Amino acid sequence: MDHNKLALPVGATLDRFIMRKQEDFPYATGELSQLLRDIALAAKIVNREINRSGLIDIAGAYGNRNVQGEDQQKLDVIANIRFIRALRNGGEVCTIVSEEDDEMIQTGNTQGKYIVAIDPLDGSSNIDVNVSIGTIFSIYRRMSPTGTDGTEQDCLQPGTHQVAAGYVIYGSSTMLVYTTGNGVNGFTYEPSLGEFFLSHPNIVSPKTGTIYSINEGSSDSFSEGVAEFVTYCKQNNFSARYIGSLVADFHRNLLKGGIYIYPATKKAPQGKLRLLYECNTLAFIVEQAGGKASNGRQRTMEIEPSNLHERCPLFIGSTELVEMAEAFLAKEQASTNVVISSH
Ligand SMILES: O=P(O)(O)OC[C@H]1O[C@](O)(COP(=O)(O)O)[C@@H](O)[C@@H]1O
Ligand SMILES: [Mg+2]
Ligand SMILES: [Mg+2]
Repeated sequence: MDHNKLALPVGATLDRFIMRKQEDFPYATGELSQLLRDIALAAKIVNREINRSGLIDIAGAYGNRNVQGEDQQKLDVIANIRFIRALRNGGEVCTIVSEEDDEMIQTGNTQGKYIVAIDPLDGSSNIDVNVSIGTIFSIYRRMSPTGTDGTEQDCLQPGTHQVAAGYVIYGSSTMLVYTTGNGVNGFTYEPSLGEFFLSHPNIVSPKTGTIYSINEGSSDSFSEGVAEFVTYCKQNNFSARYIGSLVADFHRNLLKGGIYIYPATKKAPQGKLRLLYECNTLAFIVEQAGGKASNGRQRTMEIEPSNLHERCPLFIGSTELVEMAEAFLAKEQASTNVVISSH
């Protein structure tokens, strides 16, 4: 192994990093590298829109509801258009699944080998109040032959089939964090140079932590196990941190240690977050950083998707905390089984 080729210094550009990583795969053809560049380009454009969103009339609702029944914000639509255009023009992607579109989007690139599942703008409720928001994306290799449009089966692959996953966080600084199954790296955007620079090489998430992130506004409808875990956190002086943008809550906990939970609630029996372009994506990243992700019982990435916009509960973050939360849920399940069997 040529050790000089190993680690790139902090400050290396994203482009050089992608090229360097591609050399690790002798049979790599450069298409995935190009796709990552296409996503980075769209992120730069969306970042510009977000940074000046208070100045120009892109605040507020767009006037449509998406397939989730949510009021689309103008920036949801703008980000969706920008990413779809970059993926279509890049030529590597045959089919896109987007939070903002009911159906699969066929790009017309029938020779494209990749499928992208994307949440173009995450944290929509925080758009107009200058709080960190993000973009979340997963990349899969198609299973169907090239020369045709991608199929629903191509889009409904389990998270374990991801070839890459990442997010952009538009916060006090803009960062791109991603994995191709070889560790997790973070890049910070330098707007005056228009470049992403390696700032967080080989992110490793602490095995435990004292931060818990859950919307306690829904605590009345938490299950017994979730409620007991939250009580445990409070009794052990954990800090409650909830921004309301999944990407931002996840990113903080990834770096500092902690757990983010969006459980099943009476209002959202399957939770709120989407398996294909929120849960699976962050699950791949957290596992590559040494953390864990489940729906409280099953490893998120092993869940077989059955529809494009399916939701699932999410317990994600430091391994010891996720396992502790799972233990509380298992205890709840056991006591439920006792009650059932005694009747
Ligand atoms: O307001 P709630 O119910 O706590 O939900 C907040 C969660 O919903 C989301 O906004 C859902 O994502 P979108 O904004 O992409 O629809 C997450 O970012 C966030 O963690
Ligand atoms: Mg989202
Ligand atoms: Mg969204």
